Amino acid sequence: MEKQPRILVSQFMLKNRVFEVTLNRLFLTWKELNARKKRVSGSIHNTFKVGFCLAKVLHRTRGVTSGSHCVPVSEIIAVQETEVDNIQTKDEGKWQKMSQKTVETYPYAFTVFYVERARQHRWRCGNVTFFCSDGLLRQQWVQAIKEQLSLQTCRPKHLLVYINPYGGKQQGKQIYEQKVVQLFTLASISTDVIVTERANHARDHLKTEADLKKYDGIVCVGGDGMFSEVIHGLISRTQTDSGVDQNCAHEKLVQCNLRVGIIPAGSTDCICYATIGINDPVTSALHIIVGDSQALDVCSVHHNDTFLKYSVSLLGYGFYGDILADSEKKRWMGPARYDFSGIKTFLSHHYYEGTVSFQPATDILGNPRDKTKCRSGCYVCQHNGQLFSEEIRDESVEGGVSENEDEREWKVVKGKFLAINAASMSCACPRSPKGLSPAAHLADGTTDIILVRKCSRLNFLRHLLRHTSKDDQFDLTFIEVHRVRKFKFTPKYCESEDTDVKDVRKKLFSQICRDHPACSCTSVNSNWNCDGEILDHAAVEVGVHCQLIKLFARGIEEKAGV
Ligand SMILES: Nc1ncnc2c1ncn2[C@@H]1O[C@H](COP(=O)(O)OP(=O)(O)OP(=O)(O)O)[C@@H](O)[C@H]1O
Ligand SMILES: CCCCCCCCCCCCC/C=C/[C@@H](O)[C@H](CO)NC(=O)CCCCC
Ligand SMILES: [Ca+2]
Repeated sequence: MEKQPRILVSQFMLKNRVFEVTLNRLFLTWKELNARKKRVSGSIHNTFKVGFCLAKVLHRTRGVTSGSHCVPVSEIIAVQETEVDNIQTKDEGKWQKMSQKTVETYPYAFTVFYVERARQHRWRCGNVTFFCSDGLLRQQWVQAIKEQLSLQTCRPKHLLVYINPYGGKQQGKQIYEQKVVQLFTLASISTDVIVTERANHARDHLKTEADLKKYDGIVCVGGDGMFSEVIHGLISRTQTDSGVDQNCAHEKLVQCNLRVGIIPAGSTDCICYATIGINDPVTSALHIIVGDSQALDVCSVHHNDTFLKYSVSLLGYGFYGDILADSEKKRWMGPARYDFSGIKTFLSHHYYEGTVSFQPATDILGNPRDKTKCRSGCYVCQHNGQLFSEEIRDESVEGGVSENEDEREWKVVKGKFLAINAASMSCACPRSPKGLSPAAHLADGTTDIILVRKCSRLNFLRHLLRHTSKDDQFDLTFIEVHRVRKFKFTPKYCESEDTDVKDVRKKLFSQICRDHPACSCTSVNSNWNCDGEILDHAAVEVGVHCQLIKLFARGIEEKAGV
């Protein structure tokens, strides 16, 4: 194959006007030429420097200026030769057929598909078709763009896809087939698709069966519960393959190499929302195609040195645990079950007694009350991630737990709580676009513990309502928030060995009625809501594993686009 020049500059017809089109290593740009210059010709420059400066100028103006467009090569999805006969082009919102004369004069065309930013962090697949009179010129351009795409080595070529047909509104299969398949095909991504047949099908398949060497990533079509299944399978598999015992709470876990993409089709879709900015299947598919990568913290949850679960979003005891326990019985209601159980749980106003112990993360950047938000390329995550990996290196030199970690002070908070929430990320979702902990970070190695002490219904409502407005939900006397790397919770009414929450319930029934005389209370302990799954134990020990997994995402982009 002939080697392509480092910069291509040619003139092409587009919407019956002449454009100068430039391709270099970083950008594809097209700019309308003055009416005076309307003569379509092809020219090849070898001066990379000139092209780079042009791209920089255009990039500053991002995307579109009047008659001028710029697309980063990293956001080109595909290029195809296009049949000119019968082609229609869109000009100022109207579809227009190419005139016979234009078709005869410019019979060669190619179409470039690229990422277009729409409102509220949505991405769409835009396209532009260039026409010319020279077949060789078209061939050269298509080849050059394909070559540039082949240099985008972070892009996945072969994916393993799991679809939960029963998540959210039970639309997983349709969403994948109608909105994602054609984009993957366009981007030449091949897939092996598994539609799950039971809960934990995807987890078990990943844990023991899947030939992971074949794939560049995993995609799950579903909600937070489905994502949780997939990462459980992937993390367990990685630890088993590396000889790491997940039951040991203090063991350092091995990072997972395969990235996971989420095509949202669930009820809350909080992980997708908090890592991309929107729960939109097309946007997620495009982030997968361009090969984005976003590291994510993972909490491990243990009970008496037995591994229970991993969590990446919310670990919630009390309010969110009770909502989940109630809503599981109403799965048939779809996403509305959370509203129903939410109101019911709010009205029941249960509090739970226990002790929370934690080591505040003091040596890191950021705190849960600051106004910085975790955004694409977050400096706090980079800095704290670096700090964390340096500490791990120190530990391995000394052989075991570092002195620093042992010396860190444990704080103990005892009391009656309406809710104990640990948010390892903001937990932003359509219900609360700023989330449970708006300043939490995706990959800083910490989780934010939010303690909601017993208070009046009215005060609790004030706290909840602030999740949906600009007001600070932590600025209330009964709320405490701490950024931590580890914490423990011990319920007042302790579970003994081999005793689960239901037995404790029975044993302490008389106590319950004394504590909550006005309600039909049935439980002295709550349940932990672990990313939408109920845990079997109330007493837990939690540790954050900094950047344990990676997603096909880039964090929320600063500007929402046009
Ligand atoms: N084929 C299946 N049949 C029944 N349950 C399944 C199947 N596949 C997966 N599941 C389970 O369905 C549960 C819910 O799935 P999912 O997370 O996709 O939807 P959701 O709960 O409605 O959304 P969210 O988690 O965002 O609130 C998961 O815990 C998963 O283990
Ligand atoms: C009176 C108005 C009050 C409005 C209050 C809004 C506060 C909403 C905060 C929402 C926080 C969601 C945290 C995410 C949890 C997910 O890991 C989990 C699995 O999908 N979802 C739920 O547990 C489902 C949790 C459902 C909560 C309603
Ligand atoms: Ca975090």
